[in-house]
Amino acid sequence: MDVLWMIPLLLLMIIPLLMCTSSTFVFYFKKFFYVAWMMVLALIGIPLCILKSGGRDIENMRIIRFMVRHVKYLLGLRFEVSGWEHLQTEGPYVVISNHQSSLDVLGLMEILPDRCTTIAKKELIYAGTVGLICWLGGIVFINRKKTSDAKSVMADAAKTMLDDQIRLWVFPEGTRNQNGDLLPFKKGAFHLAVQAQVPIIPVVFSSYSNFYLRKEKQFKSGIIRLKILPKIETKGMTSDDVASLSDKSFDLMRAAFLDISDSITRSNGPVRH
Ligand SMILES: CCCCCC/C=C\CCCCCCCCCC(=O)SCCNC(=O)CCNC(=O)[C@H](O)C(C)(C)COP(=O)(O)OP(=O)(O)OC[C@H]1O[C@@H](n2cnc3c(N)ncnc32)[C@H](O)[C@@H]1OP(=O)(O)O
Ligand SMILES: CCCCCCCC/C=C\CCCCCCCC(=O)OC[C@@H](O)COP(=O)(O)O
Repeated sequence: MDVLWMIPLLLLMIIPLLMCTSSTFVFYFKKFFYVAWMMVLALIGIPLCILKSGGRDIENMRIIRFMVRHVKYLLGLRFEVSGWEHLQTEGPYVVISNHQSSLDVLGLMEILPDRCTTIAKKELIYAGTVGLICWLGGIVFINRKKTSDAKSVMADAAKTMLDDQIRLWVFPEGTRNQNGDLLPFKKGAFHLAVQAQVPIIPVVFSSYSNFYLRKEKQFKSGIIRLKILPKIETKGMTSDDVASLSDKSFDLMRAAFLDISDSITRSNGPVRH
């Protein structure tokens, strides 16, 4: 029994030591901590959501947003947000953003408007407590392997957006990407906005490469710039306009991504807390 009590004590001594001496250990520790902490937060959040709304309800996103907001501090991350005024748009709209890592959830929660939920791959629903709380938060799950299924879910979502006055956040790259640039956009988000005749609000996350390097196994402290761009109207557009709408959004977001990421890499100096 006495020996068992020594284990947490030993860990308490060894972990800080390793944190100071090995950046690879910091990388794995922060990643593990992030997933484990989100699972714990979701476990606490699930009964709160059920008590508040009785089940799946977009209003649960308020609880989730509130509960996730402090996680950035635990990972040594800070957000610099610009363009808040562009989110002050009445009624439903589609938010589109680039997607680098599951850490994007932190930025999403930093600026998530009221009555806004996201589109996610259906596999996420199996992620234990996180999957369940995503379902409770009204997240729309799509099967990326079956285009026809994904399209019909998105078409239903366009109708629900208008009926229930909700906003949807879509990652138009369709997958995580950290190649230092944006992947070509898939068309779903733009069909959604055109079908619902609602504006698109592009949001750009700066590159994570100044603090998070998967190959080099580095996860340092850092600043993430979040730039909210002016809305793009879709009133009067038809499916014929989807390709040009997508191209226009891509060009605007790519320019913003290179701009805010470059300025981080250039300044690359001390991290402000
Ligand atoms: C309390 C604490 C708790 C803590 C834990 C909880 C924390 C947080 C909870 C909340 C946060 C969750 C955040 C989750 C993030 C998850 C992010 C993701 O999962 S990203 C991956 C999934 N998302 C996407 O894939 C969206 C983008 N993809 C698309 O839009 C795609 O277009 C598609 C999936 C709809 C279809 O893709 P694909 O099969 O590859 O086909 P395409 O090439 O894109 O299109 C083929 C043709 O079809 C046309 N098209 C597409 N969509 C439509 C449509 N809706 N209607 C009509 N036509 C459509 C398209 O134009 C193509 O035709 P073409 O002629 O070539 O133009
Ligand atoms: C018991 C099951 C254990 C599962 C553990 C995984 C749980 C994840 C837990 C915590 C992280 C919290 C944030 C969750 C949301 C992140 C979603 C995400 O980023 O999904 C990836 C998806 O966009 C693109 O996927 P691909 O890169 O195409 O693939």
